[in-house]
Amino acid sequence: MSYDVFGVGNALVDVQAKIDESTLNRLDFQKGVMTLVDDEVQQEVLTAIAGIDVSRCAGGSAANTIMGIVGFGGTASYACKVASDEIGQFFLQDMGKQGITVEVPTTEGQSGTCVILITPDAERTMLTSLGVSITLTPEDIQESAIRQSKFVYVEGYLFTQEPTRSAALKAIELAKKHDVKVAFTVSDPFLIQYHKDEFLSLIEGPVDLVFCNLDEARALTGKHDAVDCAHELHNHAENVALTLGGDGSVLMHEGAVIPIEGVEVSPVDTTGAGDMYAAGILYGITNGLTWKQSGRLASHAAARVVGQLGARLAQPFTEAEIQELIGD
Ligand SMILES: Nc1ncnc2c1ncn2[C@@H]1O[C@H](COP(=O)(O)OP(=O)(O)OP(=O)(O)O)[C@@H](O)[C@H]1O
Ligand SMILES: O=C(O)C[C@@H](O)[C@H](O)C(=O)CO
Repeated sequence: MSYDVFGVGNALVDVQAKIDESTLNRLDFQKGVMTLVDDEVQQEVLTAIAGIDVSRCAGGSAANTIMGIVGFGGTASYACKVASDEIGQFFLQDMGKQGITVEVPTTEGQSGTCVILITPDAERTMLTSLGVSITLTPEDIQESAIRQSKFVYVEGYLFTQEPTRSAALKAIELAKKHDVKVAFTVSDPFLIQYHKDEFLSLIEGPVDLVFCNLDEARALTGKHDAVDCAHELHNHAENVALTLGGDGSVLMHEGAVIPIEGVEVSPVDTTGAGDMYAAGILYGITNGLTWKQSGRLASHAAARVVGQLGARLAQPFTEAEIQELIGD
């Protein structure tokens, strides 16, 4: 089996709940970002929102991107770690329904979860209990699958601890060994505080395509203007995808700035916008689309995710829609 993309990342089951501002204030977590919590805190939050309708689905940043790629008609594999508990079984089944098999064996313990609190302004505040997700090791990275992939996609979240950091580095090393391209997402601005030097050396080194949003690009480059940030990153990385929320994105490829317009939508929930954007780009460039066409597809898909609840497209794109979107 060959793959467009081999992803490596956390395995989380997302628990999504729409809450009001006052409930979020009471819970007192930093709005709009991801906070790592232990399972005890996670359970307290779930108790605090008991009575509110929640929905569950397989999630995690790179997992969302992998599901997006397959949703467009691409092929992908995913390396991550879940436990053999109910949450882990749910994760594997949900991925399996979309044709994504996780080859990594399950382990003892508790699977990871992410409680996503969505406020009426469409902002998402995430509380992540990583569980056994943080036990993914370099031995879990399958060389044979990487060898048969066009791209390896690694999420920055893996760099927060060992052994996931080593697992990510192993995937990158194997990609380079087999001439497979490497894409990397910075994942969250908070990571740059701790991992700026390592991320910069990856971008200057093995990474062929870097994804980041404007906050992350500013923190990495020290520049302010989006195009300046993109140029600075492109001095080191062959390809750059810099996302600008509702204002669209900027791609850098072969020295050229490729601006991609945002698509207007009434925002419902921004969860997974960046993940779906990455899915559009990776699907596009591994399936013969130009960077501009890939950008258009990514922008439309990310906007569709923002206009609905959850990181997974409730209404996937048809082949005809994709053709129409990418234009000439
Ligand atoms: N309000 C919006 N309206 C339309 N498109 C949007 C909106 N917000 C985000 N997008 C689309 O999603 C892409 C990614 O958004 P953003 O720059 O916020 O990344 P991000 O911070 O990684 O997202 P997130 O972490 O919320 O998934 C944008 O480039 C754009 O195409
Ligand atoms: O960043 C987001 O908006 C969503 C995902 O990246 C997130 O990691 C998730 O789905 C949590 O499981």
